[in-house]
Amino acid sequence: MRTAKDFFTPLAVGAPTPLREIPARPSRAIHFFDPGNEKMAAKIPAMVGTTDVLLGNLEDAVKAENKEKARNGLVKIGQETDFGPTQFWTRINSLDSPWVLDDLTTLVPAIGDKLDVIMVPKVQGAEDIHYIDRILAQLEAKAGITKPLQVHAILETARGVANIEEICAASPRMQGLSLGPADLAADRRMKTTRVGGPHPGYLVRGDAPRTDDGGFAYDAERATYQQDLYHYTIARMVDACVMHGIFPYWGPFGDIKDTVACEDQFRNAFLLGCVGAWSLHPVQIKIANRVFAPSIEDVTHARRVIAAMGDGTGAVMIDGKMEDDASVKQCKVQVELAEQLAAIDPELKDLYDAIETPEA
Ligand SMILES: CC(C)(COP(=O)(O)OP(=O)(O)OC[C@H]1O[C@@H](n2cnc3c(N)ncnc32)[C@H](O)[C@@H]1OP(=O)(O)O)[C@@H](O)C(=O)NCCC(=O)NCCSC(=O)C[C@](C)(O)C(=O)O
Ligand SMILES: [Mg+2]
Repeated sequence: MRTAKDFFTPLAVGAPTPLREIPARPSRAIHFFDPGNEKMAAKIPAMVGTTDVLLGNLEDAVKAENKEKARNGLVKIGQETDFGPTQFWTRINSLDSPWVLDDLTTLVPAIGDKLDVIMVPKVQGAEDIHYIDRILAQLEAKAGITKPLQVHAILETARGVANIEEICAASPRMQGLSLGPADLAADRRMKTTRVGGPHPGYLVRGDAPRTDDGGFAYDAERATYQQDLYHYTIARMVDACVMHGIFPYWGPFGDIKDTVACEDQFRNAFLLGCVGAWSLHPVQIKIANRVFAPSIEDVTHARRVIAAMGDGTGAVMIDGKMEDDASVKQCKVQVELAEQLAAIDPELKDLYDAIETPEA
């Protein structure tokens, strides 16, 4: 067991001191690209500033024969690109793959000073994070890296979900978790073949209407409501992340053309507490940027409640609704996020600045 005293001690002589707090940098969209795909890679420099995170993917969706090409492409992009305000992440291959050791030993010396976060897929338990933690410290020390690399785990196995708290707590490098719906569905033997999103068969049905003789018309037309297959997991992930001071994200939405349902999936995650989602295609960046920012209506209302509540204690009526110490805290969540986003997004800043100062 690593004691509290040792938790923030570097795991290799010469490695940077671990962070005590994970910075809350906006990351509404984590945009995935294949660094070995020349067409995609060529677009990356121009995408700086349009998305909060650019992530060079080395794992699934990169063909086995292209793993080396993707890794080398990522090094080139990392070395040649000025990322400005945009975070630069990578998703390495899984820990049981033949590629991951080369990923780590190539990327850290070559672009370890540029990378912010390393996403680790298919994390099963704390032991996976401990492995990554130590090897990153060794590589950082060897390469003379001064800023510790952060680690993001993808939740995509039943064991990973069962071990979620210990994964979050395994290292001060832990930055956040993403939900990986496709691998998770396969591992759980769920019967959906979609990458995220709902399923028409997973629903609740309204009650059957009464018949004149006091029975029920089971065959009558009845409204059905599709349910969210991942609701439990998102909620579990949000609690575990918040408890440990790290950040929860929805993962991918595979139906690229269905921008409407994508927006719904992202908004559900936002409402439940997630800070961002993945973008697989440029069209999804705008959706995430829009969804993971508080609306004008919410910021207007929140500012109004905060102004009316003075020192934040007591209870007041606004538009017929009770507001008190707890609701003012809910409002501060919205206003603080709006301020963070306005600091990096001039369009949002203009929108939020245009809100008239609310009357108490
Ligand atoms: C879906 C695909 C094949 C459609 O690619 P396409 O070329 O057929 O699409 P398009 O609409 O024709 O593309 C239009 C233009 O956008 C470009 N483009 C297209 N995508 C991107 C991109 N991401 N970044 C930058 N540029 C992009 C593309 O190159 C093209 O350029 P052009 O106009 O010059 O011809 C493609 O978008 C893609 O490969 N996206 C990334 C897929 C990916 O990373 N998958 C892995 C993450 S999901 C996952 O792993 C699951 C999880 C978590 O593990 C688990 O649930 O278990
Ligand atoms: Mg996966």
